[in-house]
Order: sequence, then C-alpha cells, then structure tokens
Amino acid sequence: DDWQERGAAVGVKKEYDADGRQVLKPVKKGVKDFNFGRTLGEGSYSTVLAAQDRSNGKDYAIKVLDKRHIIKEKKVKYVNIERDTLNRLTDHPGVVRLYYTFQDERSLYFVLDLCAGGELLGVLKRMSTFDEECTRFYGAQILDTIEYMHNRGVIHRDLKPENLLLDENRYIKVTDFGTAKLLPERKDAAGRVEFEPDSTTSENRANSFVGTAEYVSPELLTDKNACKASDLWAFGCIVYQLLAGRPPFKASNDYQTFQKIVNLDYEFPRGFPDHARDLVERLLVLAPERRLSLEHVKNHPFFTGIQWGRGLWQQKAPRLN
Ligand SMILES: Nc1ncnc2c1ncn2[C@@H]1O[C@H](COP(=O)(O)OP(=O)(O)OP(=O)(O)O)[C@@H](O)[C@H]1O
Ligand SMILES: O=C(O)C[C@H](Cc1nc2cc(Cl)cc(Cl)c2[nH]1)c1ccc(Cl)cc1
Repeated sequence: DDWQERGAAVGVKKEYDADGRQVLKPVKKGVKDFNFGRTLGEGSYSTVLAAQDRSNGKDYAIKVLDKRHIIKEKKVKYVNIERDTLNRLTDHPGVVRLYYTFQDERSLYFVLDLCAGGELLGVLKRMSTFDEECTRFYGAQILDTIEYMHNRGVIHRDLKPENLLLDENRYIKVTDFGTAKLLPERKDAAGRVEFEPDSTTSENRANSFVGTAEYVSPELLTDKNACKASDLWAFGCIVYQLLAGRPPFKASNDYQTFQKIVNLDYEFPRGFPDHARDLVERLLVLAPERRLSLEHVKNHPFFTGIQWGRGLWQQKAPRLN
C-alpha cells in the first residue's frame, strides 16, 4: 500500500560491480533535478516552493533556507534537528515526509510531501468552527500521529493548527519539527532500538525553547520541563479551538496568556458538546502526570466510533463545508 510505495520514493541508481553483480547506489538529488513552481509560503528563515521531480513528474514541496541567514540567526541547530527528526519519522501518513536534503553554495533544501490543502488553521478560519464529526475525525488523525511520534521518541513541543497541514485527500500532515525534542535512542538487551520513556528534568533545564504562547503547557512555563504530556496539553487546546473557533487561553499579549494558562483560567462557550468538554477538561490539567494518557484519550467517549490505525487513513475525510 502507499506506505511501502512511499518508501521507494528515495532515489537509487542501479549499477554493476566488477563481478557483474547489481549494486543499488543512493543518488543525491540536486536543484537541477526539479522544476520549481509557485511559492506555497514563507517562514522566518525559509521559502517553501512547489516543485516537480523532472525524472518522474512527482510533486513535492521544497523548503529552501538561505545559509547566510541561518548562520547569522544562529538557527543551524534547528535546521539539523528538523532534518534528524524527520529522518526518524518516515513511516506514518500523519507526518510530512522528508524525501531528500541537499544544498548548493547559497541554500539548504528539504524535499517534502506537498500538502496542497494548506494549514488546518486556514480551513478553521474560513469555517469559523468545526462540527463534532469533523473535530472527531481530525482530532483522531492528530492523536494517531502524536502516538507515532511519541513511540519514536519525538516530542513535537509546538503543536498548533498552523503546523497541521492538509494533503490532497484533506488528511492531516504534522510539520515544523525544528523545535522538537528527540529522546535519546538506546538499544534493549536484544539490540532493538528503543527510546527513553520520557524526557527527564535534567537535560530540560538547559532548554530555552518555549512554543507558541496559546498552546504552551504550564510545566514548560514553570519548570522548563517539556514532556510527552506537553503535546497532549496542546492537543486539548486544539480540540477546544476546533469546536469553539478560538483557543482556550488567549489574551492581548503573551504574558497575560501565560497568566491564564498557569491559573487554568478558561471557560467553555455555551453549547460546547458534553463529551468534548469532558475530554478537554481531562487534558487541560496543570499537573502533567495527572493529564489523561494518550491511551485513555483514544478510549474516551468523544472518540466512540473511530477506527484507530490504518482504517483512520483510508476512510474519506469529512466534507469541510
Ligand atoms: N510541505 C508543505 N506543503 C505545503 N505548504 C507548506 C509545506 N511546508 C510548509 N508549508 C507552508 O509554507 C509556509 C512556511 O512554512 P515553514 O515551515 O517554512 O515556516 P514556518 O514554520 O511556517 O514559519 P516559522 O519558520 O517562522 O515558524 C507555511 O505557511 C506553510 O503553510
Ligand atoms: O545533506 C545533509 O543532510 C546534511 C546537511 C548538514 C548541514 N550542512 C549545513 C550547512 C549550513 Cl551553512 C547550515 C546548516 Cl544548518 C547545515 N546543515 C544538511 C543539508 C541540507 C539540509 Cl536542509 C539539512 C542538513
């Protein structure tokens, strides 16, 4: 199915060694292998362009970063974290796929899945709020992807509707991993790769990174300790926002937004659905260890009827009208 097929997307070239044995050699792609098209968007350090692979006509999004700007703004670490994180998250439909990285004298290039549906935030703004069925479907795809990221030892740390893109089937694609936390890899007795169960407080003290104000978890504000539960806090804010049309903690400046968060100062609009309200109340809990675990979220009544796993990525996305 498409998961294997996508694996074949990495470029290889067939060659023969001295004994006539076939050798597959990885081919480093370059700018000349692509026809560049329209600009899809701009970041602080990047421009994202639509592009087509000239050898097979496949469409991609290529994120181009200016080397001088990256170095001047001291973002080298973030670029390499984004590459390393994307290279760890290669087989889930909910994560934007990185096919190649390459560079030329001026720029760095990430060749990514093209998400032609744009940002979930844009869709939400156009619709003002999602109904329960849409929220359930998109909430389930986001949660399924968070579970995959956490199992691969990745904490996203900046989940928000701007970082949730939609592909041509209107499926979710999580993006923007430059500020992710990569838990150290280690091998178990059988030599299988596993990851630290969660981030420990020690290495987090050094962390200066704080996500986007409206979605930042209280533990990140009080003791700089981002953990897997921090992504579930952001998930709770996103579910609330899809149904209410605005995030739960929003003030006129970041400092006041932080105040609302640490004081759990938010309320539900009238008519907010009961199951969704119960779910959000069990996610927006100040103590990370008391927040609903990912497994319990999947079994929450709000997600009754959702088929977890592959079924979730084969069914038709609800109409967004
Ligand atoms: N794979 C993609 N497919 C389609 N559009 C994309 C893709 N990746 C990014 N974009 C769009 O390009 C724009 C820039 O994205 P990029 O990740 O480079 O910067 P950003 O993270 O949005 O901004 P900043 O770097 O300031 O956080 C965004 O608006 C995003 O919607
Ligand atoms: O080819 C690779 O994958 C490894 C390189 C590593 C790398 N080379 C760099 C040069 C500069 Cl000037 C800046 C950064 Cl962040 C750099 N990162 C690389 C190239 C492109 C991208 Cl997008 C990321 C990393």
